This record gives sequence, C-alpha cells and structure tokens, in this order.
Amino acid sequence: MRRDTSGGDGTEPLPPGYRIGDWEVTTPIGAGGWATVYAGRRVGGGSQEDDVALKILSTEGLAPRQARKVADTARREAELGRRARHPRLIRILDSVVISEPDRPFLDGAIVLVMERAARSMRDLIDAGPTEAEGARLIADVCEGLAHLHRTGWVHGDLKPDNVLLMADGSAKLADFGLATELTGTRGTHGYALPMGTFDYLPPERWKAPLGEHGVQVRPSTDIWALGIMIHQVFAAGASPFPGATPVSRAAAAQEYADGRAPLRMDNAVPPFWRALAADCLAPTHTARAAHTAETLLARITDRQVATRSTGGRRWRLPRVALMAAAVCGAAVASWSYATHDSEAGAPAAPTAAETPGRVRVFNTEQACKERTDRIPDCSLGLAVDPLRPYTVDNVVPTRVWHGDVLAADCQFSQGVPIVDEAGTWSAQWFRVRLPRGSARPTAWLPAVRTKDRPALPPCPRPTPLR
Ligand SMILES: Nc1ncnc2c1ncn2[C@@H]1O[C@H](COP(=O)(O)OP(=O)(O)OP(=O)(O)O)[C@@H](O)[C@H]1O
Repeated sequence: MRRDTSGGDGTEPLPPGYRIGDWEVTTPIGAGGWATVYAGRRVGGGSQEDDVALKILSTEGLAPRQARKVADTARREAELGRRARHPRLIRILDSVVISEPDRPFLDGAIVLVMERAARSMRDLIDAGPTEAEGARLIADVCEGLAHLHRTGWVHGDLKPDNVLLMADGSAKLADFGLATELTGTRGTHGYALPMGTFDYLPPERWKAPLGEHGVQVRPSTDIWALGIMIHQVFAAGASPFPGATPVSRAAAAQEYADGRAPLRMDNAVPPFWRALAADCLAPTHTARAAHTAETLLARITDRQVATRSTGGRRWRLPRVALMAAAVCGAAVASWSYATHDSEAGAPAAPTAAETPGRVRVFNTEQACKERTDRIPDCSLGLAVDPLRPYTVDNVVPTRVWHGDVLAADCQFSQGVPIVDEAGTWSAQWFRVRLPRGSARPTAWLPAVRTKDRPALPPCPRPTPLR
C-alpha cells in the first residue's frame, strides 16, 4: 500500500481530475455500505486498460473498531487480489492511502484501484436476461468461485451486486471485503466476522456458534448463495424463499432447512437450472458439500456440449470455462447407442451383467434418471480422446442417456481424471463401440458414468490427437 500526498479541493463529491496516486477521478459510479466508487483513469493514460474504478473506503467518523474493520476489509481485498488472480475475478491494480489533513472524509481513506466494469449482475437481472445470458453469467460465476475455492478462499458475500459485468459481457466476482482464507487442517474452513447479506446466508449460519475467531465459514457458504442467485436470474430477481423482508426470507430458509417447509421455486426457472439451484440449496452443509463450484461448472459445460451437438439453442461458454471444467476433471462425454430400455417400441435392453463387455450408462442426476424422453439436457457425451481435456472439440456428436447399454472392448486406467456431480473421481475409461455409420468406430466413456466393472483387457495407450 502506498501513501498519496497529492492535493484536492476539500469538497464532496470528488471533482473530475482529482488525483489519487497515479490515478485521477473522472465521474462518480455509486456508493455501497462502506465505500464510494468513482470511475477513474491512469494519469496520462489513454488506452482502455487505463480506465479503472476507484473504490474509496473512508474511516471518517468511525469508532476505532469500525475503522479497523474498514482497514481490514481493504487489506483483505488487496491481499486476495494479489494472491488469487484469475480472469473471472476483478483485478485490484493498486491501493493508495489518501493524505488530506484538511478533508476529514478523505484523510486516511483507503483507495482500491480496480478494473472497471460496465454494470453489475443485479442490473442484468433487473433488465430480464435471456436464458443464454443467464447461463453464461452463471457459468462465469462458477468458474470464478471454483478458482477462489481452489486457491483456499471463500468469497463470503456472494450476491448479484458483487458480480460485475465487463464491456464484453463476461462476468467477474468482486467485493472481497468479507473473503475468508481457509485455514482448517485440511483447508476446509475459515473464520469470519458474523457479517454478510441476510438473503444469501446459508441456514446453518444462523445457528453457528460465535467463537473467538468469529463464525465458521466454508465453501458451501458460497454455494448456497449461488443457489439463490441462480433462482434470481430466472425468476426476475425473486428469492426462492418467500417473505417481504430479508429477515422473513431468512426465517423461511431456516424453516425449509429444518424440514418444516418444502423448497418452492418459481415456475419460470427452467428445469436444468432448477435442478442446479436445488443442489446448491441443499439444506445442510454436508449435503451441499457434494456440489462444488467445479462439479456445477462441469454440469453446465456438459449441457452446453449437449445443446451444441444436438443442434439445440446455442449459448456460448467462454473457452476458459470449458478448459477450467476440463482441468478440474469435469463431467462426461459420449454418444448414443441404440438400446435405451425405456424407449417406446425398443426391444428390452440386455442388462450389463448378461452381456460381459457391456456397460450401462449411469447419470447421477436424479431428475435425469427418472426421465425417459431423452431430452438433450439429460444426455451425456463420449470423448474422442481420454487423454485430452473434456471440451467441446473432444466430444463425439452422438449422445447417450441414462440406461443406454454400450459395447465396451477394453479399459484404460490412465485417462484424464473425471469427477461426477456426486464427487466420484476416476481416471478409468472404457472404450466403447459407436453404431455403424458413425464418423469414428469407437469413443470413450468415463468409468464414473457407469456402475458396471466388466472384466476387460487393458486398452493400448491411445495416440494423443492433435
Ligand atoms: N470495479 C468496478 N467497476 C464498476 N463499478 C463498480 C466496481 N466496483 C463497484 N462498482 C459499483 O459501485 C457501487 C458501490 O460499490 P460497492 O457496492 O462494492 O461498495 P460496498 O460499500 O463495498 O458495497 P456493500 O454495501 O455491498 O458492502 C455499485 O454500484 C457497484 O456496482
């Protein structure tokens, strides 16, 4: 942090041209509970990268403890910005302490210099996003969260106001003032001040004991908030928990978590997003922990692959999202073999046990297991190459569904590791035969997508494709 000694004119708001270190104010953007944000630019700079947002955290009039809280907030934001850089997190470029003895509001204020966004997710929700816009937004949020959690942080205040949209439409997580570093022996939890936004706090938080270091915070805290946000994206900003005030909605969330009320989502939320939100809103930390930002992103990616390969409505996932899903050992890949036993008029499929060398496709998503209409949202993909990340260009066009039985001719145990939605992990793959007439004779099914373990010979190591 640097100390700025440049001058100003002593009035509020800050006038255009006001210097803060290497930066100057252009126009006001808005104010939150703790900060005032201005548009600014690098002094003498002319490129788009020189356009920034200046977040001013003043300590004027605060009791020493509150002033410490503000300073802590700024320190945490700057620290996280330095250590957890990622394209889906707003970048903190600089931090400056203003020295203005004649202007109490500014004297000692901490200024965080950040990448400037065009608007927030709240603005997009208010405008009524299309499903494609909502989908892209949620994928970006999952990607940012996955990175944050992987690097050992919990955001702690995830809400539409803290997801910012850039000029190119991509979303980034912002406002890390309540972020907590995971410190448990296995990096599973951390401690935070009992703060946050009522509407987004998980039900267990209301009963969490307040210890010497604060309340326990885990990544599942952010997953709950994500569930609320997914609902809001498709339900015109409404929370899934009824109530006229944040306190009554928080009470409704606790009723649901205690099993006294069902989870009722708005009919406007499409089935795929409803299932995803319901998993994020699992009532306990333990149930929710099965759904990480990575597995959620994998499901979104898989759906996007399915939609593309069936020629359905398209929406674009940023390439980085696909890569992140792949690197995290995302979901699955595959095709359609013709033996789904629930298909109208189809002959009863052989059980996998009756036909050694055959594997029955297993989809962990309950809603998909129950469906028999082979909707694209419930299809899975087969990989072209088990050594390559699971991305759109590594999936064969034909799809498979829960219950399909595929002929497998060998198994390969050193492929790209795949994690399914239930958190099952495996680097094993089965080589399966594609129907006659397909562009390729075989493709690969990850072992996490079947319960069968037929005794098959090992496959020769596939030649990596370019
Ligand atoms: N990097 C940025 N680029 C553009 N606008 C921003 C940026 N950061 C914040 N804003 C906007 O500035 C306004 C106030 O910011 P913010 O809400 O973060 O302040 P805060 O006091 O930290 O908020 P809170 O009350 O949630 O703690 C909001 O309208 C927000 O969208």
